[in-house]
Amino acid sequence: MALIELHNIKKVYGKAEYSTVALNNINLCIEKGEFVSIMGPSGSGKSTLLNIIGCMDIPSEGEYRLNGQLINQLNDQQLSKIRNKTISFVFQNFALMQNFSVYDNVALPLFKRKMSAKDKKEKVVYYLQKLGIADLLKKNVSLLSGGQKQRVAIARAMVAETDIILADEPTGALDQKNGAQFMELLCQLNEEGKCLIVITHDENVARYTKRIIRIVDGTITADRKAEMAQ
Ligand SMILES: Nc1ncnc2c1ncn2[C@@H]1O[C@H](COP(=O)(O)OP(=O)(O)OP(=O)(O)O)[C@@H](O)[C@H]1O
Repeated sequence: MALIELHNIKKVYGKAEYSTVALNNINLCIEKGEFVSIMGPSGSGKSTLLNIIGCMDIPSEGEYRLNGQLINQLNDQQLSKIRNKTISFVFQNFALMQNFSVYDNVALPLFKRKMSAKDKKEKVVYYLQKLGIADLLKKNVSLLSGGQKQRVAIARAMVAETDIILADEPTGALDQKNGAQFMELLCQLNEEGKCLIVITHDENVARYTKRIIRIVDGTITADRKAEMAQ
């Protein structure tokens, strides 16, 4: 059983003459511990696919199984529960809570978990240390650089300790050096066994991943394992 299984997935936005077919006939299996990039032109359906994989949206047709569980017919509450347990997100714009501290942002996924405040703090500090930003703990995230913000975003994803991390253009707002450092971090996480799926338009970013899926007009046109994994 694959971790992620998509069978004949179709996604249509809108109705009748105003409808857009964003994904069509998507068949895809992703195993535990894979490091995948999704590439394709603007409007090709990359974010739609990531949103479906991340249980943020459901397909119009087809079957999505995550860890063997059929996702299609779940309600918002059930989807949110699965997301919380299984999936973390990292976005191009970092999606941090502005004017909150680094600590508050990173601790966010632990909010609903049954843990003592002490255990929560230890976990947050552990990951901040791992990323070399423990000294920023109390700092307001609005005052951080782009590279620091993306480290906070990845710390938040790590704290959740989910099997899957999804990233939508995570290096888009970073300069080359910070982008490369960020991809090195993702490589480390993959070595630790995380399944990572990254949307990117940047071949240099895709080069860090071990499998490249290309989408054009909502359809997968290529899916190949990289010969030279980073
Ligand atoms: N909420 C929505 N309502 C209507 N149409 C949408 C919606 N979201 C996406 N679309 C359409 O679906 C298609 C796929 O969009 P999607 O955002 O998945 O592409 P993308 O490859 O991620 O693009 P980009 O690289 O520009 O972010 C596009 O034609 C887009 O206009």
